[in-house]
Order: sequence, then C-alpha cells, then structure tokens
Amino acid sequence: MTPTEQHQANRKALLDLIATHSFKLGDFTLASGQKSDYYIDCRITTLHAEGGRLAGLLFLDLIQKHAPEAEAVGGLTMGADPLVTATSTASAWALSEYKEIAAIFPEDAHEDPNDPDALGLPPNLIHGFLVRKAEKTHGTGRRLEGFLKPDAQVVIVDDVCTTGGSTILAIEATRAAGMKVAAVLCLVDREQGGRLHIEQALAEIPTDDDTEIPFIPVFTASDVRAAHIALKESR
Ligand SMILES: O=P(O)(O)OC[C@H]1O[C@H](OP(=O)(O)OP(=O)(O)O)[C@H](O)[C@@H]1O
Ligand SMILES: O=C(O)c1cc(=O)[nH]c(=O)[nH]1
Repeated sequence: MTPTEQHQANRKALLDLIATHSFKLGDFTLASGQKSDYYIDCRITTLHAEGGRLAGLLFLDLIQKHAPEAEAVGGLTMGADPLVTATSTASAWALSEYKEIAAIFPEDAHEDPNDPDALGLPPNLIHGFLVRKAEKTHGTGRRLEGFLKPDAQVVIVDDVCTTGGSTILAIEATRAAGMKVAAVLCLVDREQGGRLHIEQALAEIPTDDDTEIPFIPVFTASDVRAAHIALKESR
C-alpha cells in the first residue's frame, strides 16, 4: 500500500468508528448552549484503542503536510486530550520505525527525490500540550500544561467544532503563552459556522511570510451521518 492509500484506508476506518461509536440521535445541549437533535461524542472514538491510533496517524500525516516545522500539538482540555497524546505518540513511533529501518539500510537514510529507496529525513518528534479552561490557582498556576517554548510553531487540535469558540480559546491561550500557531486541525466540523469563525480568527494573526494559517477539518458532521446510515443499512 502506498502512503496515500494507507492514509485513505485509515480515514475510512476512523470515520466508521466515529459513525459506529460516537454518533448519537436525541436531545442535546451543546457547549455553546445551542440545542441539537444529534451529538458526536468523539471522546468514545479517540479513547478507543484503535480509534486513538488512527486519529494519531491521520493528524500526524496532516501536520507533516501542512505544518512541517511544528514542534508540538495542543488543544483545549478535554476534547483535545486524547488527540494530543495520540498524535505525539504517533510521531515517536514514526521516528523509532525510521531509526529501525535506517539501522538495517543505512545507505537509504537520506533525502533524494530521484532515489525510490530513499527514506527521506527522520520525522520530527511532535510533543504535546494541553490548555486548561481556567488557570490553576495552585501548584505552577499554569494555563498550558506540557510543551512550552517561546516562538515554537505548534498545531492546535480539537475533536469537534460547532461555533469554534473552544478552538479559538485554545488559539488565544497558545499565542498568549508566546507560541506560533502554524495550523489548526479538527476531527469533526459540525458545519454550524465554526469554520468561518476560526478562519476569521486565524486571518487576524500576522505570519512571518504573510501566508494563511490553515484550518483543516478531517470530517464533517454530514460525513459522519452518511457513514452512520450506510453502516446501519449494511447490517
Ligand atoms: O465549537 P464549540 O461551540 O466551542 O463546541 C465544540 C467543543 O465542545 C466540546 O467540548 P465541551 O465544551 O463539551 O467540553 P469537554 O471537551 O471538556 O467535554 C468539544 O470537545 C469542543 O471542544
Ligand atoms: O457543540 C458541542 O458542544 C459538541 C457537539 C458535538 O457533536 N460533540 C461534542 O463533543 N460537542
């Protein structure tokens, strides 16, 4: 399987897990206070062993593509917690796998687009940090826990985006701590305006080379609903 085929297979497997375990119909109140007749409880999937592995691999692929200089991934507790850990762990496994292969084939451990056997450069470790909803009033009193490095490029993640308010809080706290947001990833966009709010917030952040900071939702709520229906019909 090529890396692209593997990425697509991981995407499909993760979508099916979300559609099976996380999609619920009923009466729900959302974080924003809005009412909804459905809820996507992503934590069930991101805390599922295989769901966490797949989410980590997919987020790592997206970070390598859209924010290759990123040193860390972080987000607002607690929707982001399993995603942050899964992504940082996936990066450590990727590096350890690279080192194992490079030890066996040291002549391939280089970057050369003309050499089909070239392993490329070793993948970066992506560390993790979590943003508290409120600063701790004891201990270290920190708002951000884990990785913290002034001017480091980091990627913000969230499991669900409805109004985008939670993701924007994480972006603001991360910037207030002195780090640079290089991209924003979200597992499921509910298509209720959050995308626009996040993109507007990102557009206001000055970047060194005037490029736009990307917001990348992996799935939409419509994808999840369609997969839920398809899986139900196939049973
Ligand atoms: O786009 P928004 O309108 O901000 O809504 C999305 C947020 O809602 C959920 O978190 P919740 O506030 O339920 O808290 P939890 O993650 O601590 O459970 C979810 O994990 C997102 O972070
Ligand atoms: O907006 C929210 O609070 C929300 C919606 C949803 O589908 N899932 C979730 O975890 N939070």
